[in-house]
Amino acid sequence: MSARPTLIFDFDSTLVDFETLEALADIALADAPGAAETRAQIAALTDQAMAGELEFGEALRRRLALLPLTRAHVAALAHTASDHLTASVRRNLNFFQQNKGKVVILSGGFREVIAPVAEELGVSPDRILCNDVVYDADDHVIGVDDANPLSHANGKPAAIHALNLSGRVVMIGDGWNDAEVKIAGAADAFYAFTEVVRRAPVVQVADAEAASLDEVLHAEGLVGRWSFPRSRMKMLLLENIHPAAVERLEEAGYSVETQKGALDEDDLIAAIKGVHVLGIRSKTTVSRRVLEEADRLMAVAAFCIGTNQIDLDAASDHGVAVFNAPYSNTRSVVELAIGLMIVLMRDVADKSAAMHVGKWNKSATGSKELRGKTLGIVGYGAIGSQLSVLAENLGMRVLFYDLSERLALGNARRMRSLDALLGESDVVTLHVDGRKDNANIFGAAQFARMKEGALFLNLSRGHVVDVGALSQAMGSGRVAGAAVDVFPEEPRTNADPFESPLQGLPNMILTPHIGGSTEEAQEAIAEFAAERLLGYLNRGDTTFSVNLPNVQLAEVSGTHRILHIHRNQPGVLAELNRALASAGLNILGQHLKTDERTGYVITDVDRDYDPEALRELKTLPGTLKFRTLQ
Ligand SMILES: NC(=O)C1=CN([C@@H]2O[C@H](COP(=O)(O)OP(=O)(O)OC[C@H]3O[C@@H](n4cnc5c(N)ncnc54)[C@H](O)[C@@H]3O)[C@@H](O)[C@H]2O)C=CC1
Ligand SMILES: O=C(O)CCC(=O)C(=O)O
Repeated sequence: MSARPTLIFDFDSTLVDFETLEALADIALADAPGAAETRAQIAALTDQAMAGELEFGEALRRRLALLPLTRAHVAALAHTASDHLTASVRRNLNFFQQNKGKVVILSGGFREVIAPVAEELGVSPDRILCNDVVYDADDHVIGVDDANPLSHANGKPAAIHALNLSGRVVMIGDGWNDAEVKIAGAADAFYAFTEVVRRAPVVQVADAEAASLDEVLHAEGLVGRWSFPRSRMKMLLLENIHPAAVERLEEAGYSVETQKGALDEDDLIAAIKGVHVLGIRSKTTVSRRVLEEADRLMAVAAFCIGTNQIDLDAASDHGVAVFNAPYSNTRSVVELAIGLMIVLMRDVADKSAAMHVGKWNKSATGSKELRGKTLGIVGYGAIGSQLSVLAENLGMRVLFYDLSERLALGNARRMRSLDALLGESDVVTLHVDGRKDNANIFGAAQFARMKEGALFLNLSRGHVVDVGALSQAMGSGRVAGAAVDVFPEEPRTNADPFESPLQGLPNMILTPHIGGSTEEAQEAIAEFAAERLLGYLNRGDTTFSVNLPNVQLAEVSGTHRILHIHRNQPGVLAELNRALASAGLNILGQHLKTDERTGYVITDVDRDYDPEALRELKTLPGTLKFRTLQ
């Protein structure tokens, strides 16, 4: 491996997330009259200096002159400075500890404030180049040491030159005076550090922009906390996903972009280039074509229950993990179904509509209680079975029909066939999943088998019901009322029009696919799906993946983790282990889990190896995806 570079770090807005003089202004001025104005003047001077519009030494003196600073104020800031490490610096503390001899702190700021931070990072005092505050006999700040080059223009390059460093020198900072180090030839490279503040003129002259320290370490071939900088991992969340997900993913260091509506196939193909993680709800179709065109995609999260909109086989064929949130909106769907049943039984929707056009229609004819009626649930999964419990509590008798063996809850009775359920139910409600085979499972024949005057609900998927047949069954009176939440064709956004043969029918409640649309459910989904994604990206954990073998994994700690997704074909594990052995890797732990289509091998190895040695693993026959974590 080549020799490690010396990394020169600016302090303000780089190692820490504050600007010293602004932070001192906050402390010294507190609630003093005119504090806000003085603070704004100080911030403006800082910005001018950092953008290269005002000479650094002059900016420093003018800012100091605006503040009634004392030794106590400086000590107060020094006391809390280490709590303000920039997030990417904090997560790379090990890097600092392991590279003590290769780190220098270079700042126009004050030694008293920098010293505790340097101590936390393990940087020795002789590697701090900065200003010293000068106090008068009463401990008032009267300036900085004029003899120090760092209190003047171009002080930073001069200070670096004086160190006579050998080898590659890399400057990292947010300000113009950091850029000057490279411009003056005192560093071989300059990274504009933009995690705290992004100054366009500085970015323009930099060799590269670094949104985090991880990016610098990655670019310089150094081993940091993450093998790949998370800020370079792009996540695209469509369909108005709850902000809690964005917050969680951004907090974990990823770059997140959001869009309110769904995208059609062509637009998605264009948008998915360079995207590592795609987040959708029910209206975005992720087809094989989309997955073939995706060049970086690692995972898709359905921020909902249904995953029929995703070609799961194609996702597996590309080694793309798919997750959903299987229980977070269950209760919301169940509560809506109960509400709709009551509203249908009492013809509330039509009576309310009549009132709005001035018609008073007080009558008990045809209105009934739920109590004592028979509910037929088709699809007794998470939603169907929860509905069963609540319906029994309302005094209903529950029948259910499911393709799979399901535990009957309470007094619910399993029916041997759908027809048997239809012949006995006063209300039929669909809660099957959206698999392709379920297309039109409910048509003219099924409506004909329902009891005369029964009610019908569909909150599952639109393609499950022949809506033309439902419309006819309503017209003939076979079905007395229906509530439909899901449709074969749904608008992609709220701005798009909606059309259906079900529009305008009496006692027909249409809702815009809102079964799972409660604030509670959306927030819970956001949190759950975001955690699944983070578990997969950060640990390789596939728990709850709907298409890859599920493996629950602990954090990577003190080791490197090699993740290998492959087609389930004979001999891959043997080949993989042969390649690991020939690369001289010491295996500390290994898991293999397969399903019919895919194999997933997780290997924890000793950190001490040449990353080049892993190249062969990417080309093993059957490999679908390969990545490492540390
Ligand atoms: N309207 C909305 O906003 C929402 C709709 N949904 C839909 O509800 C569906 C069900 O959700 P969960 O209960 O959580 O899913 P689940 O997977 O727990 O249950 C589905 C059940 O349906 C059964 N099933 C599938 N096809 C069947 C068939 N042809 N006949 C009889 N049984 C069949 C399955 O064996 C399973 O037990 C989701 O897949 C989704 O499409 C889910 C949430 C919100
Ligand atoms: O509102 C949504 O995001 C879709 C809800 C849904 O249908 C589901 O969770 O499967």
